[in-house]
Amino acid sequence: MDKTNKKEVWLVASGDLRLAANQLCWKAQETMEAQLSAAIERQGWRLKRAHGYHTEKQHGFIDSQRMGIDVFKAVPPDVPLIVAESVWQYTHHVLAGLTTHRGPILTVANWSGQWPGLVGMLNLNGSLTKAGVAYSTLWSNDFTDDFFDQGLAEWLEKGMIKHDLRHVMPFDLVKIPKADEQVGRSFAQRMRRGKAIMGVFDEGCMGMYNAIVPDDLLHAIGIFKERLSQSALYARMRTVGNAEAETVLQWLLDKGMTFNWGNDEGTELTRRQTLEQCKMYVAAVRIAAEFGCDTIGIQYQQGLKDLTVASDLVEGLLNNQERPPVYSEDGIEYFAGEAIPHFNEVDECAGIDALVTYHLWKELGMNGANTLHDIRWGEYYKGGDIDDFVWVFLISGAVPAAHFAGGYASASSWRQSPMYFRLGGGTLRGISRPGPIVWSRIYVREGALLADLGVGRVVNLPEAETQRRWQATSPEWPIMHAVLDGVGRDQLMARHQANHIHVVYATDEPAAHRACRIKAAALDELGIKVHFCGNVKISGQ
Ligand SMILES: C[C@H](O)[C@@H](O)[C@@H](O)C(=O)CO
Repeated sequence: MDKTNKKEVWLVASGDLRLAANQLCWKAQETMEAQLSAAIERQGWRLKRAHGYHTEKQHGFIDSQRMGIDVFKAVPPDVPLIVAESVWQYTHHVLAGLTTHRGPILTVANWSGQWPGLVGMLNLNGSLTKAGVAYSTLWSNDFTDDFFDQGLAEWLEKGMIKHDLRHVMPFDLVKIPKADEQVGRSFAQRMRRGKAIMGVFDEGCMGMYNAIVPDDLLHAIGIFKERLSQSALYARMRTVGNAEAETVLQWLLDKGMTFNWGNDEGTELTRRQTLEQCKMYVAAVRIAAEFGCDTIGIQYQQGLKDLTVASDLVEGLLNNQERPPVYSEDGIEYFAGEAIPHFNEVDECAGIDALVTYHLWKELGMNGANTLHDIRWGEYYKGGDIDDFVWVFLISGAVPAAHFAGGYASASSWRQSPMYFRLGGGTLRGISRPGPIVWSRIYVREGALLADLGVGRVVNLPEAETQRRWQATSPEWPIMHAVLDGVGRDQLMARHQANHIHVVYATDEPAAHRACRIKAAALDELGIKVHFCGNVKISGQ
């Protein structure tokens, strides 16, 4: 591949929309680009940046869709192009340009947990897949390893990279036990017939194109969007009294949850911020009930971020069956004893998964508390009975307390980072307990819904290692130490179509495999194209 005979690879870097995040994370991007550039030079090519460092803004990211479109006007359409990411980025900044780029595209991230660069690249990958844009993808610790060098050489020569995807098995090609198939199909038929409402508080969070499911695809599986506004949520928060917020907070304190309160609104979590989050929780439940929603998603990070505290504590509470009661104005408890499955960052693919999983798990006699996590990073770990690649699954704020060994008593709330969340608000943070899990991801490709499913386990790492992983990433967010059965690091990265991965616990290992098979049958019955990934015991043996 050398369409211009100049042996020149162009580079664009997409960033956040929030200036503070772009400024703080710029250093990491610079370091990564220098390493990447050296790797490309070793192969006899040179890297050319399509946009420069902005002295006034003090960073060199594309920080808006407008800027992205303008930058792409100067990129010759046939040149090889790298999108390099070491930070969380908004895909729509570069999506427009990439949809018309004719030359080979490579997305690259550095294998670092410092900032969510891998997360940003995975979002971009899922979005490009949904948009039907061809691309290849690579990642590296320091851009000197063989895996990266060989992948880069392949891309420079052929314009594409073929990754090892032998861990993927289409559901169509396998036979699961009849009894499991019946349970899954019967559940799905009832679900589709019963229909469900997905409450969407402002669609399209942070340019996550992959997270928007076209209505017609949802209708085909029996789910219908209720388009709700974050303004209405904010207005409703203002009708919740202080006494009601205090009651919610007291409930959490009584359960043993701790709050890392300080006094400085700009950098610390304050009691006032937590009470505002309690009001948001009550308002969200009331709106969900009044619109008859079966699941809701609050995007928060654009819009509400300029008005009020983070939504994370709210989201974690909603996803748990045991949560502070919320009553109608005339005293009837809404959704008594039930979770209200919530999809973080209005990731509607995760919303489908949250809804299906919550109800299916309950039908199978298991706790349906589920959540998405970011695929943030990971490292090999050897010690005790663990000799595996252990992922750092981390989500930007909250998981259901049922995922922690001690429930609410082992949960704490920390202030969200000021660079992303100026007005503060706390997280629902803890360490996910060890145990078998089923993981999944629903995504859109070629105008259809697909799902990847596998099994794994959450492991207990020594306290020092947990702290090391937290310090290397975002210590204010909840963490899960996950091992995926039969799916290597590079296999997951090559295949996965989103920044998020969905997880739910099973009571024991055989139950995880059985539930994974049943869920696959249910999704297949809904018309979703399913693939098993890794070592799922397909035949039940
Ligand atoms: C706070 C950031 O914007 C995060 O939300 C981002 O890193 C993500 O988690 C994206 O899934």
